[in-house]
Amino acid sequence: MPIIASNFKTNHTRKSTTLFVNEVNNFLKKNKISNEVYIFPTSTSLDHFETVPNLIIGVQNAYPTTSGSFTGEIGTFQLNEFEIKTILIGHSERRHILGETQETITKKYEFYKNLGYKIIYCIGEPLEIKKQGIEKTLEYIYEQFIGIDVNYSNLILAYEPVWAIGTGVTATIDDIKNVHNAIKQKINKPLLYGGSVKVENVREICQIENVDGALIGTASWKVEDFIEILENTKDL
Ligand SMILES: O=C(CO)COP(=O)(O)O
Repeated sequence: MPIIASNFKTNHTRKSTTLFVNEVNNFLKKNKISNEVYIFPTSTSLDHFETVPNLIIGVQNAYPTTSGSFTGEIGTFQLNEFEIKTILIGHSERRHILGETQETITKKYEFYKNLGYKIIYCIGEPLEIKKQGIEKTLEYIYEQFIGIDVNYSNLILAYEPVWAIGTGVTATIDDIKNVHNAIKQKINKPLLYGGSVKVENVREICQIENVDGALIGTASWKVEDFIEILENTKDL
């Protein structure tokens, strides 16, 4: 049964997030779907959601602190208000747009690991690396594991090639297979694929060997589409 996750990025409001979560929750309940489903809303839309146990609300980012003086950031004091225990770390947009270094990411990872958070840890190569072939790609990806305890029991990995994120260009089945097989040989953790996953291709992608689910941005933001994605994968 694949794990399906929606990353809202900088989309939705508090109001529309509540409607979205409630609708997904009702769908899962009504259809008795027990797949693990994650939703990562914006920090401003966190709330007390009543959900079935397999619908988990996580945070897209947080600072490795309880509270303090870190302008623009949130810590566990804010997350605890909503019993958030799941976090995305290492997303390529945080690495490449927001300038997070491997060192910053490692600190965040250690902090949230020590608190027992479920961590969805993202890795993936940019286009110029992909063009250099599979060996260079894997080399680049393995560098993103430096300082990361890959034996952590509450870890899910997400392979998201940067060139496939938000571009409409999905990696080919072979691209996904090659990278997933190689990572799985080294690290035996659930491994999601992300990067232009859509209603039309989610089922095929989730059936690839060593793909344990999908982390979806753009195609998950309309609740009808996200529900269709869940519908298309529920029996896998
Ligand atoms: O970054 C992603 C999920 O975290 C993928 O984004 P898209 O589905 O928009 O390509």
